[in-house]
Amino acid sequence: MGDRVEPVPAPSPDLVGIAVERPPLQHQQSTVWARRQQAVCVRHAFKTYGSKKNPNHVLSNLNMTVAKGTIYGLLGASGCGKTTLLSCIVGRRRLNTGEIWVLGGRPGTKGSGVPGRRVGYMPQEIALYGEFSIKETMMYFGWIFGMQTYEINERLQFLLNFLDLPSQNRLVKNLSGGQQRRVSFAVALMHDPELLILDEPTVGVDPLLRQSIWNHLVQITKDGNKTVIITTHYIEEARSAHTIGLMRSGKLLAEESPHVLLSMYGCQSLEEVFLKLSRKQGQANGPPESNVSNNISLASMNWGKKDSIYVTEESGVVGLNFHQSKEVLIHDGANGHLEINGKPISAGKSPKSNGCDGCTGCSDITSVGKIRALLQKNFLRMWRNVGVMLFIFALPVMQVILFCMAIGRDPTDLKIGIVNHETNYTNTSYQGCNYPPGCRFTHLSCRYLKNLSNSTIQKVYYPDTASAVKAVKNGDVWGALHFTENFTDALVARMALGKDADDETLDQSEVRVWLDMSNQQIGVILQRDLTLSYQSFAQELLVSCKQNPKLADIPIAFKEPIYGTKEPSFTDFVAPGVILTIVFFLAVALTSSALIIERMEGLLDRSWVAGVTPAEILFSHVVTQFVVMCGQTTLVLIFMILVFGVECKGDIGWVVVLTILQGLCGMCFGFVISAVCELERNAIQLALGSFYPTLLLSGVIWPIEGMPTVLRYISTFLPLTLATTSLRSILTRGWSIVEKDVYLGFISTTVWIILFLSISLMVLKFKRG
Ligand SMILES: Nc1ncnc2c1ncn2[C@@H]1O[C@H](COP(=O)(O)OP(=O)(O)OP(=O)(O)O)[C@@H](O)[C@H]1O
Repeated sequence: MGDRVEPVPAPSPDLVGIAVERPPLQHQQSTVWARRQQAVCVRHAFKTYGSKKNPNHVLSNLNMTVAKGTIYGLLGASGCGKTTLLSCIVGRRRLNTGEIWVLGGRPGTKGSGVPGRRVGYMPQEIALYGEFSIKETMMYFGWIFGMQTYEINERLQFLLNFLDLPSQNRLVKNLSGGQQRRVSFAVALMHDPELLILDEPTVGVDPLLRQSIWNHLVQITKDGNKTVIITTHYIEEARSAHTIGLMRSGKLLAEESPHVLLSMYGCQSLEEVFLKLSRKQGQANGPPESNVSNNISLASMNWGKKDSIYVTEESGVVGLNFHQSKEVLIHDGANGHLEINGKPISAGKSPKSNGCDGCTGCSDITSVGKIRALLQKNFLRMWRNVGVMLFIFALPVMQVILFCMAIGRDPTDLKIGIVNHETNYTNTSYQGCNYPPGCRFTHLSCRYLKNLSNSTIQKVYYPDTASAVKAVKNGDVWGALHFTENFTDALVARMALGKDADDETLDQSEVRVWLDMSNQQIGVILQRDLTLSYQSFAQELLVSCKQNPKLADIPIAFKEPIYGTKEPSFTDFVAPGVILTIVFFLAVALTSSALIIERMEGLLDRSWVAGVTPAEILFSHVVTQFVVMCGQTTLVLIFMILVFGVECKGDIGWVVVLTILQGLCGMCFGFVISAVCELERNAIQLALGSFYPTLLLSGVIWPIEGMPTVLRYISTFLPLTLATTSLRSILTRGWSIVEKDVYLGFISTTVWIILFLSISLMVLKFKRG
């Protein structure tokens, strides 16, 4: 046969032994049955990346057949779609259209064992935990595959020797590139899977070891139970494969045994064959529906046996794997039953069935092993980053200390300019502001000034109002106080005359104040202190004159508050929100990048292919973070309540439960972020971006009652709002769970947890596709 591959007409029913145009039901069943007998069978596979507007067609009508017990070398130029095809085979991605059968089942279906322990997958990237030792890596995957620890140890010793690996205690990150690749290969071999899928395992491996890897592959496929699909850029090493699939632009150009390819095209090397076929495809540009491989395989039909139907024989893929050394022939048995290589078989059972081929009854590996592996991985990763862990625990404590020290205390040493025309003032010194004690009405301005708190207010004297006001304008003082020269007389007249006091008397008896209100907190505190000082000055005067001090009060009597204190502090108001915000956003920060890092390292993919489900991954992270959060919550509450004396009138148990629930809620929000975002950078942006809106709208620093109606509704539905109200009610009102304000906080937090978890699960499942 020459180099040219002639276009071949549709296979004649006579030649292939089945009706091609419109197969009867029985034939369709036998077709499906036949596909299930292969290790891998791909039919009419299409896979596109990118948007509908700008699609990148990676697989276009690709057919592939990998017989059981063979080595299949998948060759092709970089970017032709090999990895994409493999990831569809292992159930990591889904095809747009087309069918894939792997070990008799559809990847991703229940009981198929794929993804799972039936496949061993070595991805192109290293996809290992750098902080793990070789042994820990093997333990992790071994447990995921449901192996016993002693089995793992035995297998580990074999693999260490076979792959010439360094000490099992060496950390993966400290190994050379080639050694890391071998560890990755060892992971794929770990559980001795039925189907081994290796994406460029020999890159960076020395020729000697490469040869021994191929020898091993040949060895394990010898008894017909194991199948290997391998991609490589060293085309010539694939001569040891039973079948070679030459791939280009999303199609298989050929699918044959190496020696047939070489003889068919009269070439010395497989590389030449590939070049010839590539040129041919470029020239012919192929009929839209046909796969060049079909033509080649049909051309090779000359070697076929007319009375034998090949397993792969269907819809124009007749004769594929015809020349494989492990060909599987199906005959119509004498009794009308199908036979493989002369042995009668029943549909749905492979000759060496393990009960999984029918895609039923093949229960997955115990979840206990997987959960154990995942938990150990998470805790070990934390342990290996002890510095980070210390920071994780120190951070909330630091935040609480900073909050309690910096927020809510009265400011001190606020400068106030005082102009007192009742006393003498020279530009250089103040002559003193003394007043006689007892019921004496002299220099009342001085008496009032004495009552101004010294720690909050620092008095600075000015000769006239113009200079004092100028000092306020210049920012030298926070306000200016002016007493008229007959302030005392006017004030006494005001008190004595009551309703008969004239305007001038009233005017002269006033303390005039000009405040800088640009800083609201300082302005309000000065207003409060000036007013309270007047009240205590008047009460003191009335007492010394044997009058009822109540005369100085405004006629509204504030009794002891039902909840809280007569002098509530801003700290008490903000503390519940701050406790929850610290715990919530620390959890967001901890988890928002957890899955992204695993995904970027390729670990998530590898774990999924090993059979771990998104729910198991989430569960393991929830457990790990929960432990961390309990520690953080304890520290936050100890420092807030015990060290800084934030009031807690209610049951501390409910405070702890609500705080931990909020931490869980933050963690689940972090999962959503890390499931949605592709890059860590985006996750950080989203986490940071959500911080301020949540803080501002949750009533943590300002009552939501002050918001416009629409914002109030939005605020109510945020995860922190009702929880903050609830915690405030427990801490300051001492309410229990039966109160609506309290239990609503618990309910809303729980609903948010469920919502966030469901979203993360859905996104993870969707992304898996
Ligand atoms: N997740 C993805 N999103 C978009 N495009 C992708 C994605 N993965 C792969 N591709 C594109 O699909 C094409 C095939 O990629 P694939 O990795 O399957 O090729 P390959 O044959 O394995 O290449 P190599 O031999 O270099 O590993 C490439 O053009 C690649 O850019």
